[in-house]
Amino acid sequence: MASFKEIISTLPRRKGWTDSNNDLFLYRGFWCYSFFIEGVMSAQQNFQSQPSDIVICSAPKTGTTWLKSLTFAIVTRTTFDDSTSPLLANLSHDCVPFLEVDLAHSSTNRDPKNPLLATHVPYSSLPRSIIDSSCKIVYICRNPKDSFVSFYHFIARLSASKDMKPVALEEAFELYCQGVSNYGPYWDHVLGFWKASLDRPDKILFLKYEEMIEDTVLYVKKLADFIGYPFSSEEIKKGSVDKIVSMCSFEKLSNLEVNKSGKHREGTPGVIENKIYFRKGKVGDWENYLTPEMAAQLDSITLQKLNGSGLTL
Ligand SMILES: Nc1ncnc2c1ncn2[C@@H]1O[C@H](COP(=O)(O)OS(=O)(=O)O)[C@@H](OP(=O)(O)O)[C@H]1O
Repeated sequence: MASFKEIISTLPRRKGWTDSNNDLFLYRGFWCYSFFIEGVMSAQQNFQSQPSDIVICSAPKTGTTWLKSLTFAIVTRTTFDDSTSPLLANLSHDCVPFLEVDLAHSSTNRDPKNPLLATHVPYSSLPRSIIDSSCKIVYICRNPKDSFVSFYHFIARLSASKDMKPVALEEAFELYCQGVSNYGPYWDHVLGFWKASLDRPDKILFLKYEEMIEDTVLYVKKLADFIGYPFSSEEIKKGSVDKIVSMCSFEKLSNLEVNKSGKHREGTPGVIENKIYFRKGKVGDWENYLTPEMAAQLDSITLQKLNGSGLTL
């Protein structure tokens, strides 16, 4: 049987968003770096989901770090509070295992007390056991213009820390519009989960970054209800929801020492400075980077892609 590497070497490929020779490959309709595709293939073969699992799904740069923090704080709130939470000393990515990296080869190396896992895998390529089991999926999406700008800055900051050069913003924009971004096309990623959430509303909660920023308290309650960890009226009276919202706010998390000077995956080639996951955390920052023409181009792609779906971004 061909190895994962052999299969990947036969896939269509495009240059990635930096000057390094780290290409993006087209696997089952989405573009991805080979390291992650190997993880996806392996997870498809090996990962066994439990009914108690809560799977946090997202395309990159749509609010993953935040959603992981909120969900982790919700499920661990009877063990920790806002002065003892592991989130004060750990990046949320280190509190929630990542399917295609941490759980790709085995689902047995999990903390039995932690039902959370996260992935960027599109709905159509999730391991069968996640689709078939009664576990819950929470998906977050974000306006494509902000998502692109966030992505570009992430790659630029990552490149600076790894002695690589990012492609110019205009080149990255063209690639993004063509769907060539890690786990892209972005619109297909969102639509896959959107359609599945309409078919299976009890299984998939579909969230938007902008709506969560607008009324975080409301969405934290919704999220807690959906994943089976509802807040009691007593907890609400005691301010438990507000404390979680405040602890997981951009201002609070980005100013923690661990997120200013700590590193994710330290000691591995995939090491990333935690601070790169925090930039502005704002809605509408695209206005500072995209020309009116670029914005109109992205809006038009979004309209065309989402046409008839009932979804707006
Ligand atoms: N707590 C909190 N609240 C609100 N927003 C936050 C928070 N933490 C991170 N961010 C912003 O999310 C953007 C990064 O996206 P992701 O977390 O999805 O990145 S990743 O996929 O996990 O690499 C990136 O957005 P931009 O600031 O627009 O670049 C982060 O700043």
